[in-house]
Parts: sequence; structure tokens; C-alpha cells
Amino acid sequence: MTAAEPALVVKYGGAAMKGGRLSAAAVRALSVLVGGCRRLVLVHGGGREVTEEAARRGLTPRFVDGLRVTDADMMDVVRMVLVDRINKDLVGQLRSVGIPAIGLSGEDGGMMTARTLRVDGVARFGRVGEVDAVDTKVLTTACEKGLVPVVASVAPDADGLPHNLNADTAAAALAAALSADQLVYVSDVEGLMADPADPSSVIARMSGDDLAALLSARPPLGGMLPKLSGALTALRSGVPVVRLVGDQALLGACTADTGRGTTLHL
Ligand SMILES: Nc1ncnc2c1ncn2[C@@H]1O[C@H](COP(=O)(O)OP(=O)(O)O)[C@@H](O)[C@H]1O
Ligand SMILES: CC(=O)N[C@@H](CCC(=O)OP(=O)(O)O)C(=O)O
Repeated sequence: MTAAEPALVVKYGGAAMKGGRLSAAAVRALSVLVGGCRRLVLVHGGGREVTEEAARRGLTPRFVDGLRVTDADMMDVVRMVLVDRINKDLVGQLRSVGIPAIGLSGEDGGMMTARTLRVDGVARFGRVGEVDAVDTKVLTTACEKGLVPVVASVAPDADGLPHNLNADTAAAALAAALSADQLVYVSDVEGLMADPADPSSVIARMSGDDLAALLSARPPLGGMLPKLSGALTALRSGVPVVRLVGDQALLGACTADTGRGTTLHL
């Protein structure tokens, strides 16, 4: 396998996890995908588990524009839950069915560096980062050795201070850096809905231009916002297709255009 092999980045959101685990359908899909000759990278979320752990410690989660305001205490929780708990649990779950997973975060092998996210020069989210740089070497090397990198969205800044990255944003940055042929977001909804209260209103296809227009209108999008922003970043970086699907549609989304979920394209 070489860096020229097609790359697939799958981001599995905390919303679709049950007890910090991937669904059976998602594990089956990944088993099939890893058998194909491609660089497969799994990025995971876990926002809901972070919120639960924070509450157990008496910390009150606060979100602005879908991003968790992250002080030093919250950063400890984020890192513990995403890197030490969920990442290891997912690696264990995948290895137990024979998928050769290896757990990583941006802190490993210099894979991702972050800079503090600032709005008008102000770090209003605390220790939340935006991706500064991606070094794909560790991912590509792992894939060449037949391993499946499982990535937690924590990355150090230039001084080595860990930052909290939104997992959708991290997945988009990795897909762009790997020149992935596809980025797939798996969540607890079947795709982008025209009416979030109506599951039958999933939008089947949208172009990057229409997506940009939608985002500039700033509608309330909740957890969809970082996915759509990430999708636009990925499309503009040359990733030709981004799909938003539920866990049951993961395999189909990666192997063909099944018509399920939302397909975002150039
Ligand atoms: N227009 C929309 N279409 C689909 N989902 C939406 C929309 N607006 C808001 N959402 C919300 O986005 C959520 C998914 O985002 P999030 O909870 O962050 O999931 P994940 O953990 O997978 O990143 C859905 O559960 C849904 O409630
Ligand atoms: C900055 C920021 O908001 N980071 C996220 C990281 C986890 C994440 O993105 O998890 P999901 O994909 O399950 O939402 C958080 O702290 O919740």
C-alpha cells in the first residue's frame, strides 16, 4: 500500500455511539472496508461522554457556536475521555473482531498541531484549537503496515499545550491532508435535513457552492455546523465527495452512491 492508494476518512460521532462503542453495523462496515486495498482512517468524537464526565466532576459544560468552551480543568476531562478512554475502548472493540486498529491522537508522532482558536483576536473558547498543520507520515506509515489509525481529536499547540479540536474539523483536516477520495461523517441522523424535526426531509445531494451559500445564511444547525464547515473545507481542498450518513448506511456510503444520506460534492 502506498500514499497514492485511495484514502477514506470516516468520522464516527459520539452521538452514534452507545456506551462509548461503535454500533455493530459500523463494525461490520469497517471490517469490509479494511479488507479493500485503501488507506482507512477512523476519527472519533465523544462530545456527549465528555459532557457526562464533566457533570460528574461538577463542571458545567458551555458551548458557543457548537464548540465546547474549554478551560484547563475541562481540557483534562476532554483528554481523559477522548484519548484515554474512548480511543482505547474503540481500538479494543475493533481489534476484538480482527481489525488491526492503532490508537492515536494529534499528540502522537506530530500528526496534528493546533493553534488557539481566536475570534477577532480573542481566545473566547479557551483551549479550543483549530488545525494548524497535519503531518500525514504517521498515518501513512501505519496504513502501509496494514494498521487502521483510530484518531482522537486532541492536538498540541507549538508549545506542546494540548488543545481540544472539534472532531468533525479534525476529520476534515486529515481528509484534506491525505488527499482522501472520500470523507464520511457518521452521526445519529441519516443526513442533513431540510427540517431537523422531520427525518424524511434528508437532502440527498448538495454542491459545494450551495453548501457555501447555506453556511453564509447562518441558519441554526447545531451539531451539523462543524460537519458542514468541515465538508466545505474538505471539498475546497480537493476531497471530491463528503457524505453524511447514519451508522446503518456507512458501508453503502463508502462503496457506492446508494442514495442514502446526504452527498456533498464539488
Ligand atoms: N438540519 C439538520 N439536519 C440534521 N441534523 C441536525 C440539523 N440541525 C441540527 N441537527 C442536529 O445535529 C445532531 C448531530 O450532531 P452532533 O450531536 O454533534 O453529532 P456527532 O456526535 O455525530 O458529531 C443531530 O442529532 C441533530 O439533532
Ligand atoms: C471543540 C469541541 O467542541 N470539541 C469537541 C470534541 C469531541 C467531539 O467533537 O465529539 P462529537 O463528534 O461527538 O461531537 C467536544 O469537546 O465535545
